[in-house]
Amino acid sequence: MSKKEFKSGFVAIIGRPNVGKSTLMNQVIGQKIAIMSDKPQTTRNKIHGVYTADNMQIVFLDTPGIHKRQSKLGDFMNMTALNTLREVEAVLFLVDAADGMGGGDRFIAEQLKDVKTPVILVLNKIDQIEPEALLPLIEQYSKLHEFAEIVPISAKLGNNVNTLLDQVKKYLPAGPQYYPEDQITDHPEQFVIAELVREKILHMTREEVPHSIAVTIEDMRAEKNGTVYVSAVIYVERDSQKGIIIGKQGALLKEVGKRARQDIERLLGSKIFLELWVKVKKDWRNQDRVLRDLGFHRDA
Ligand SMILES: Nc1nc2c(ncn2[C@@H]2O[C@H](COP(=O)(O)OP(=O)(O)OP(=O)(O)O)[C@@H](O)[C@H]2O)c(=O)[nH]1
Repeated sequence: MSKKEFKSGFVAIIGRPNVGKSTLMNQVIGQKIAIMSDKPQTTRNKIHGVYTADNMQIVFLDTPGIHKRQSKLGDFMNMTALNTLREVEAVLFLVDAADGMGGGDRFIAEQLKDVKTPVILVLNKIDQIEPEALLPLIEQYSKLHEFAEIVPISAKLGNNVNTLLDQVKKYLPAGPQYYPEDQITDHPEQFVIAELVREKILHMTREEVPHSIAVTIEDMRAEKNGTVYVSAVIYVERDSQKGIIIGKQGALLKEVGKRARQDIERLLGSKIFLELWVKVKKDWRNQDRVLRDLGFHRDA
């Protein structure tokens, strides 16, 4: 069985209201859409959906600062949104081909000038235009920005959506499957956080700690000052492993926490207070129910 390298990454979707962002997500992800609970301020970036295939996973981020119109044009795209666009692997900029280019599109393109991330222009609703209109439209939009790719689609009918996914894949690095394949959850971001903590531990302990450690998020809530409090438990099988992970005077665990927190803050766009606990759970690997409780997913 030849298994190609797994690729994964975060991709932001931007575009003015009504261009078809939700329709595209539904077309790509269908019933498997993972919607984050609508708690305002838990995180600034909502996860729009997670697409999982045999060899890739794309986590689509909603960047509210961009496509939710606010009172002033100046607030239209805030710094958080811009920072998100800098952190993701690629940006999907959706426009409405039937509507044509408008001020909203130009404004977004203007903000993109400071962003080095590859931007894929997605010309949506092509089912509503004459084929001859496509080329002039592409030419017109090309002047707005140096797009990495331009892909015409119909999100509603599904035309060319697979091509779009292929294009996105080009910009994804090798990476882990952040989410279980069929997971439909109110808190998809918890899996990412757990995975990031796990990754840091494995990185810092090398061979001393087996890959079988598991991380669960026990508590996650937004504090009044906007900081998100996260409490995570790291499960190991032996006392000796617990000792290694904690390190001398807690030094290693502290460093794991620091590195994980930095990554989580970048991904979620919120200040994070991360508390880590290490617990020994003997032979949990062999207990299926415990496995499921831990939200652990086996590699396919
Ligand atoms: N004909 C046609 N209509 C589409 C297409 N994609 C989306 N629409 C329609 O456009 C309207 C807006 O689509 P949404 O997916 O809600 O747009 P959105 O960008 O998520 O909108 P906001 O939530 O306001 O940001 C809906 O009526 C869709 O049915 C398409 O490819 N072709």
